[in-house]
Amino acid sequence: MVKIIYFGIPGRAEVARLTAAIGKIEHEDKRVDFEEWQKLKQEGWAPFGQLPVLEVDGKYLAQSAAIDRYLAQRAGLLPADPWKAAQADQAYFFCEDVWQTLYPSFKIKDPEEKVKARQELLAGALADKLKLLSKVIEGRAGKFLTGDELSHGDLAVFCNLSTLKSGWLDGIPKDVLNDYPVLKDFRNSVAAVPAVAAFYADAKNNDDIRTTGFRADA
Ligand SMILES: N[C@@H](CCC(=O)N[C@@H](CS)C(=O)NCC(=O)O)C(=O)O
Repeated sequence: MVKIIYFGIPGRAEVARLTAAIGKIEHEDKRVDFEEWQKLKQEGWAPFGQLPVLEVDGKYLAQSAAIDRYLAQRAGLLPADPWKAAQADQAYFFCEDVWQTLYPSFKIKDPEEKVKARQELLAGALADKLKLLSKVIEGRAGKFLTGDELSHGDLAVFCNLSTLKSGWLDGIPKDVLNDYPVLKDFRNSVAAVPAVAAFYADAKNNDDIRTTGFRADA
């Protein structure tokens, strides 16, 4: 039994939750609110004082990438071939680069300024990143990034694009992927994987962000 500890949003824990579900890894999806976290943080078990943390047999693992790769290996979603694993990783880590372009906008307090900043990103730095991601996905080895087998890289791209189009980020429209047909089709093909679709059909894995962003487009 492992425990995925994070806040009640998809954020940096969604790949882990999805991976555990797909791999039928017995787990607890422990969601804490920010106030509770302020107290838990003082207990000192989170290796770097942040979430997500994965608890495994009384030990604690931090860093979402480490958690996701560990669970992916247990779930059979980490390609055994080193080159394929590296290809999955390059897409996985590029998702972080995509978010890096957006993070400064989270700190903008004025709602109108925030929307304006994100619209500018959507026409500039974010667009550049999404175009690059499209190109890599267009050149993929098969149905998914490394061939016809699903990997942690596919799940990371899926989760990040789904969050982007969820309407959760003021200034980023729900139809954002219409300008990126390769990303839109790819996201839909991951959403249609039976185990992924089953995960989001389960009421306990649904909330506003997931309902509007993570399912296959109608
Ligand atoms: N590089 C880390 C970043 C972790 C991180 O930024 N966690 C944030 C939430 S996404 C957090 O715990 N914030 C609350 C805090 O720092 O106390 C990872 O990928 O896990």
